[in-house]
Amino acid sequence: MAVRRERGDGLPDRFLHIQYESTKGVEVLSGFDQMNLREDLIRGIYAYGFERPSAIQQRAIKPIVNGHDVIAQAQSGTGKTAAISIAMLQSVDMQLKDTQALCLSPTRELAVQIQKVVLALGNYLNVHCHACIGGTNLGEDLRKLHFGQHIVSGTPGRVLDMIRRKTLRTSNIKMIVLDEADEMLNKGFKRQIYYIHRFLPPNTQVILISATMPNEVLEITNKFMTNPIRILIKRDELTLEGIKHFFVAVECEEWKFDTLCDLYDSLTISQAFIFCRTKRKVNWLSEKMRASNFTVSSIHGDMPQKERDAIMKEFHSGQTRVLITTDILARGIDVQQVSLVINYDLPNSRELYIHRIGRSGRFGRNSVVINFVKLEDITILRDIEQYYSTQIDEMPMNIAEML
Ligand SMILES: Nc1ncnc2c1ncn2[C@@H]1O[C@H](COP(=O)(O)OP(=O)(O)OP(=O)(O)O)[C@@H](O)[C@H]1O
Repeated sequence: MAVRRERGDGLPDRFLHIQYESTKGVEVLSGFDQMNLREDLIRGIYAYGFERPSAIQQRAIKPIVNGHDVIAQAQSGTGKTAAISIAMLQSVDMQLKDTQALCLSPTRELAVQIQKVVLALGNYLNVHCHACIGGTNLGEDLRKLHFGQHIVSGTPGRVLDMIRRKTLRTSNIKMIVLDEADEMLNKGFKRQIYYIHRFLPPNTQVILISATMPNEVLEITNKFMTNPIRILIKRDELTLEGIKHFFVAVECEEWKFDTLCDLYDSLTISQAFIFCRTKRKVNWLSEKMRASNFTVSSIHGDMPQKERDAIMKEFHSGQTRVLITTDILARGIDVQQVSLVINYDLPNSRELYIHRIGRSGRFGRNSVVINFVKLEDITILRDIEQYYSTQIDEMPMNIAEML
């Protein structure tokens, strides 16, 4: 199938202006029952509360199940994780107790979340799905993998380790999914991903998914994908209508804290993420908030995994309402009740802005994003606004009414 590829204005940096569009002929199936899925899988999907497939599910599940390489992009929180979970569950042979689908994610929290979705949707299929992530007991991985897991959801380092030890057998893997693919193919993970890919059988199907697919990533996909089907959206359609963006101008860094304290009364009515740029800042801010008698929790990558698990559990259950974090939680994490995101510091890329704000407004819910902007950062905000053709206004006085 041909991919329509419109070139931009022919400037020397023309690659930046390439507009990718979806592969022609991608079917749109408006019901799960039109997808030829296993009966017990459909049962699991309905039991989980899904009635109709979302736009990305309508388009992406079928080509994946049919064995195509697929690059799938859709707005944050519109059901990409669920789409790949359903496709993996449909594609594995439950009689064969060996790993057949491998899903890789950039963070441990995300890998665990995907495992949980797979197990929930596959509730009636007797599926074995293991989360193979760093920071956990090796013995547990060895035992679980030795027993046999149809699907493995993991982070690259631990997965590679398990493959090298031959504990994670790759001979029956037929599908590799890179969730948050643009991050996975970024500097930090790229080498590990290529290593893992080399251990997989030839012709292993490759699936890339993310809300953001920068052109640099699309350009390298031909190295390891065969005639991929592309389901892509234009960047001016990437921001969600239900999310309202605002900014608060602060003259200097010190003002941010007072602004946050002023906002805190409105914060407590919902669940919220507060994003800072560094782990140190997360520690500093949470200590300062606590010293001022505000209840907050915090998480970053230097904390022991057990503590990270406990904090996530509390946040998921609604026990804690405000979570201060680095970009470790910027991608993929799904907490439906989050209706507010505060960028205490602006993110350091346009892509991260989309992912951070997407922690709220899950599956069409309304939410608010507030950006704290120092005067020298205003151009960064304007750039984001322009790039995504969206509007970021100054925060109104009646913000509490919007939450
Ligand atoms: N068809 C559906 N019907 C109802 N709810 C759905 C459906 N598909 C997904 N959801 C719910 O919507 C929320 C977001 O889904 P999911 O996490 O799959 O989105 P995503 O696109 O992967 O998000 P992100 O871009 O943040 O990774 C989840 O709580 C999920 O259970």
